[in-house]
Amino acid sequence: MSTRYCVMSTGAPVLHPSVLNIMNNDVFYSFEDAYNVLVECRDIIPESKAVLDLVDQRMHPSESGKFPVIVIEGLDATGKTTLTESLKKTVNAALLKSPPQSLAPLRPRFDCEPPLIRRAFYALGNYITAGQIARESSKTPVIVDRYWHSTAAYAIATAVGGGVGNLPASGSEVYRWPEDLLRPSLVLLLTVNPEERQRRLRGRGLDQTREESELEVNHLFRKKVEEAYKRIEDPACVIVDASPTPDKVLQQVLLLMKNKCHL
Ligand SMILES: Nc1ncnc2c1ncn2[C@@H]1O[C@H](COP(=O)(O)OP(=O)(O)O)[C@@H](O)[C@H]1O
Ligand SMILES: Nc1ccn([C@H]2C[C@H](O)[C@@H](COP(=O)(O)OP(=O)(O)O)O2)c(=O)n1
Repeated sequence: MSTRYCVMSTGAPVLHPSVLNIMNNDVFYSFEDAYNVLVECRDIIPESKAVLDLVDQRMHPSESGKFPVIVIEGLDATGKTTLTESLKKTVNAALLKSPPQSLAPLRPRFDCEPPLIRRAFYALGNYITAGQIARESSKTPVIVDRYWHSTAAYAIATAVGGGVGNLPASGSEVYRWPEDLLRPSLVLLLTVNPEERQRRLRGRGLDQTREESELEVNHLFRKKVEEAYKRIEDPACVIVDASPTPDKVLQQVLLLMKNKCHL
């Protein structure tokens, strides 16, 4: 007796299969979930202990101080460093970054690890920075170079295979802000077109051939990161066209800060 099978067409699944494991494998939504990953790693990655020690010493803020907290986000070479340095001088602000300086020597070690461990490292970096934000924002306005949006957007874009169409739809749970992480007053996403980004990367001295081949390979990835940035909610980011001159970008951002944070 032979069995006969037939092939039938069916509707597309609601979620791309690569999306199913993002929560708590690529993106962590609480301090405890990220912390427990590094606790489990202590024996195989001795540097985990150093990260946990720094995390244990952090402040536990529930909210920021009375001054506004402005986060600057964007792809590499969109002008974050240039803008944050100018903002620091212009509004007399404290300048912080995530991951914080204290984690810089440990970063290369975790960048070589699989996503679960690497993402837990960056997630904990945000909690250390949150402690610094709480302290500084009781004294002055605070500017933060990358924070939660970067952690989530890069992780989601890496985890999701294929193109932008495979990203979870806007409103999906994967884009929600962790309940226990200090929320900034304003998040600005710097965007520039790919040609201008390429010029800026070149200006920064990257070898042109390598840089161009990387851009080619990473074209899809960069589109996914930018789209994921835009879908993260509460706080959502305000998009800033960062193509004009540094001074014009600064003026545009100062105006936004005045309107949205009364600064
Ligand atoms: N508005 C701008 N117009 C032209 N070049 C810029 C502008 N902002 C930054 N740059 C240049 O682009 C490069 C990348 O800027 P940088 O601030 O280091 O970006 P990021 O911190 O986002 O990686 C630097 O060489 C910088 O001088
Ligand atoms: N808060 C942060 C900051 C960076 N990351 C990750 C996301 C990307 O893999 C890299 C991007 O860092 P990159 O070295 O390009 O950043 P810079 O713009 O040079 O500061 O780090 C993160 O997950 N969370």
